[in-house]
Amino acid sequence: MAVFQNIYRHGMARIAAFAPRVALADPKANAEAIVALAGEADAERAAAALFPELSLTGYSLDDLHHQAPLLDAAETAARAIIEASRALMPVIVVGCPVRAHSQLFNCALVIHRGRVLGIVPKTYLPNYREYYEKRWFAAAPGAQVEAIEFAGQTAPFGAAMIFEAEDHPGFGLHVEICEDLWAPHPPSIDGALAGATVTLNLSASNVTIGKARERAALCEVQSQRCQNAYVFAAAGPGESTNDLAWDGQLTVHELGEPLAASERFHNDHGRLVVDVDIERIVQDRLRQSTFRDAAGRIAERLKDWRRVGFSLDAPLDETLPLKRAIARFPFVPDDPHRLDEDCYEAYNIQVQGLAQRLRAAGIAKAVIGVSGGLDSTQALIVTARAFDRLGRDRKDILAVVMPGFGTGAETRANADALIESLGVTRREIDIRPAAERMLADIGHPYAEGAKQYDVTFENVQAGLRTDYLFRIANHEGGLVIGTGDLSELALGWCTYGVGDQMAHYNVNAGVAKTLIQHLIAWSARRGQFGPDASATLERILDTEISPELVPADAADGPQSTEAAIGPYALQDFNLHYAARYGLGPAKIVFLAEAAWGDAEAGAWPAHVAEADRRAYSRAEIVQWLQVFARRFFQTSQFKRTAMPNGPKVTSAGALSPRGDWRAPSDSAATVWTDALAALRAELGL
Ligand SMILES: NC(=O)c1ccc[n+]([C@@H]2O[C@H](COP(=O)([O-])OP(=O)(O)OC[C@H]3O[C@@H](n4cnc5c(N)ncnc54)[C@H](O)[C@@H]3O)[C@@H](O)[C@H]2O)c1
Ligand SMILES: Nc1ncnc2c1ncn2[C@@H]1O[C@H](COP(=O)(O)O)[C@@H](O)[C@H]1O
Ligand SMILES: N[C@@H](CCC(=O)O)C(=O)O
Ligand SMILES: O=P(O)(O)OP(=O)(O)O
Repeated sequence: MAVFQNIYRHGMARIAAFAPRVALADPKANAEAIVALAGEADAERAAAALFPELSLTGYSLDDLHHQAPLLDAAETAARAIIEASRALMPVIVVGCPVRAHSQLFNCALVIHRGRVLGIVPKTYLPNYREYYEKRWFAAAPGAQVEAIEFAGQTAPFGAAMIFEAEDHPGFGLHVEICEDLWAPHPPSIDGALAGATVTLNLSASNVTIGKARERAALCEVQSQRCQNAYVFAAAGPGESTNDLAWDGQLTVHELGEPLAASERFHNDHGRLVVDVDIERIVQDRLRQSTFRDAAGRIAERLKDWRRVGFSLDAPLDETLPLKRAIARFPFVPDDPHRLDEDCYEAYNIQVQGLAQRLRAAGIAKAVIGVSGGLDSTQALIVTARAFDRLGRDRKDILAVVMPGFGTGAETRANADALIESLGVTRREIDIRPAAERMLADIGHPYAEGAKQYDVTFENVQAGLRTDYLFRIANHEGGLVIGTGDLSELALGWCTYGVGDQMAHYNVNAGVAKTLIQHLIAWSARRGQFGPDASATLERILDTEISPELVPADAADGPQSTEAAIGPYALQDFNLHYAARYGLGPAKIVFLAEAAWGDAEAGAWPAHVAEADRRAYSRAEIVQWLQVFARRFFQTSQFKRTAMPNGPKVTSAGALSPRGDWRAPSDSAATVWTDALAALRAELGL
């Protein structure tokens, strides 16, 4: 069995990219540097090591490219790399000029364990402004052969090739060279459609102001468009500064997100090592019908692509922890620059959804149960903004406080303060007499004096609250605003039907609890509703999350939601990777450990208080994933299939059966729970 803390076990692969200090027109020296750096990649157990365009000779050689001794020396130097590669794990991809039938090509040599897996010529040769490549090189489409003799081997030759690890499913490399990425239809598009999950770009790309941004933008788009990992290595120090300059930019993007970037303008060799998630790429493509359709449209052409297999022999018996940052909160941006933008969008989506529904339904009032908890607070803020946007009086928002058996003084005071500061209309209905009557009517032991605070006792209260809200809405001409959030829906943490699961329109259904916390903090800290409201919002954020359905004295304090269903921080993490990417339990635990195992590591979103910046142990992560798996896959789908309308808010997912998540209400969770049981046994938990 492979070691648990090993990236290859979890469908990932380590990629190294280098921008060595090049020795112009000295292939032997360059080969020595490349072998040394490939050795570093081997020590890191990288699956691939990428070097820049023409890295064996230097890119900026101008007419020296046509010197026979130099071309001979490059081939000799390549032999040295091929020989050295026998002892190295990574696929080594280096730039080299290659002669084939009286033509010279600007190529990538793809080398693995003593074998030239293939030689890939550049497709688009730039011949404008500062570029003169057509003066020296022929382009890939001009190649007249499918294989050539090079460095003592017969090697496949051509641009339409994928290098596939036969023992690491999904790990398929495609190679393109610099300008190829600037073309309107880069070869990597077909490479991805043919099945490559990683594109390696050997680049020279001289630097000018804004070039780094331009390259990163292209790589980002390409990794999104091709649903791949896009690795880019630009030439660095040592290239000729006759008329140009070089910065050695190294980047890795995955599925449209920047994963890692190197220092630029270094004096010596530049390096970047990062883990790409092959499984996530494969899973994302499975979901994307357009990707499939695009491949289908050119299926005939793709059949001509050659697949060169190799054996990666990943060291599954070694401990290889993840080398990549995993965000703790997949629903919350931890980049402070994106914070305002994301919050602005989230609020506007919620507000826009409700405003449109109120307008279209011709309904003047909104009815909302306000508990002093997070969800009803967020829903009330959104409703107030929707009324502002429609130019309506906030007094037509009926905020109903409905104390029950577990309602605490603090949450109640917070609800009142919020209602006051937002200027909405307050109503109060004590649900206890009606609840006592219902409990007696159904023969519940509570009516006889027993302290039986079971699910029925809880749901009677949640049900009555909903009943009151709907009847007030009938009576007043209002719309009942739902408050239940995405995380609660995922876990089935709501009362079905005649309960908080139902509403006329639910503004929170697409917002995970961790994002709700973040949005409330954002509103509070921007002082959007004045200082009193901000102070109340801060207090609400500090309150223990509780349904407050059981008397506090019976529950030793307010009933804790997170003690029952797990920390929302972990459950939102689980939801993201299980629903959005369909990853299995072992992979989720592996990622969760990387994200949550060390409180000191990585960035925290600003609104998370110092005291709450905690770590979770492996045992805790597994325990709560077990709860998630059972609840999400087995016991809660029937609640989601009957959920009210409400907008999708984050691209990471929504759980409406008419939107982003369809599943049977009668399926089992056994494959997930069995996998977790096996994992527990393996990890000794
Ligand atoms: N937002 C909150 O914090 C909040 C609010 C209210 C309730 N809650 C919690 O939510 C829980 C609600 O309890 P619950 O889920 O047992 O009650 P529920 O009434 O919501 O759902 C259970 C009922 O659904 C039926 N059912 C079960 N599986 C079904 C399926 N596949 N198809 C159709 N029907 C099915 C069962 O007959 C059972 O009576 C409680 O633990 C309560 O504390 C939390
Ligand atoms: N005390 C309450 N007053 C008004 N509305 C309430 C109260 N408690 C709950 N609600 C409503 O029900 C949902 C779900 O409640 P949980 O506290 O999450 O169980 C809540 O958002 C309110 O709309
Ligand atoms: N157009 C590219 C690349 C040129 C090349 O292929 O080297 C650039 O601006 O950097
Ligand atoms: O539903 P609420 O408003 O009571 O929020 P929470 O469930 O976060 O306490």
